[in-house]
Amino acid sequence: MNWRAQAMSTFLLGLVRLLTGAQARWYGCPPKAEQRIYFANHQSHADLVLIWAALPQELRSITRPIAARDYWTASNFKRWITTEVFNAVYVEREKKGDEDPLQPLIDALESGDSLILFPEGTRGHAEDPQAFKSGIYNLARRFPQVVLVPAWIHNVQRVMPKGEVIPVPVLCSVTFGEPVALGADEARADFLQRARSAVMALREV
Ligand SMILES: CCCCCCCCCCCCCCCC(=O)OC[C@@H](O)COP(=O)(O)O
Repeated sequence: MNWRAQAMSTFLLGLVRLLTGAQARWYGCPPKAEQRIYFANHQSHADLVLIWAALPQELRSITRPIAARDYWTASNFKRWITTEVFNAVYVEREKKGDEDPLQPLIDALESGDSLILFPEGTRGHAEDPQAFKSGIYNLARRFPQVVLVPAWIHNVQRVMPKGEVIPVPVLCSVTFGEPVALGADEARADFLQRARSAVMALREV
């Protein structure tokens, strides 16, 4: 990381701690240096910063957020913050030609990185997350050794909801749950539903 990216990272971590308290609750598993996919509900850009803030520093550099290419490359600043500060992996939300949209995620997992994925694919406004897209199922099939950790992000939509640019202070937390494993012959729809329920169940703990 160059000094500008380092400064931005420190600034955002500080800002999110100040605005939200950034409480991390490792409820179903501890932070651990094993290959993981963290998946969570998504309502605000600050969601990612909250998860980022929860990770011990040594895990942060090998844990890469998945960012929508269309949105996060739309300006130089967005591109810079996602690549230089967060080391994000871009994903195409629209399938183009024959290319597998998951290929960049597969490459990252093959090189040993962990991922942070928002399986709804977009920020939501409702209390309940939207249906999960199938990427997480395809990755779970292909990488059975990677540990899938659900997380519930509490309250962050009130800090910086979609469409807002000025954050307001509200106490927020992120709760990490027990890992979810794909069943040997579990159907796609069943798994996606179960993964979504695992995220929502953490709202109550
Ligand atoms: C209070 C702190 C404010 C922090 C702001 C800077 C945060 C930079 C975070 C980089 C986040 C990269 C991961 C985002 C995952 C993602 O790409 O989700 C899609 C949405 O994004 C945009 O799509 P949409 O919700 O459909 O507009």
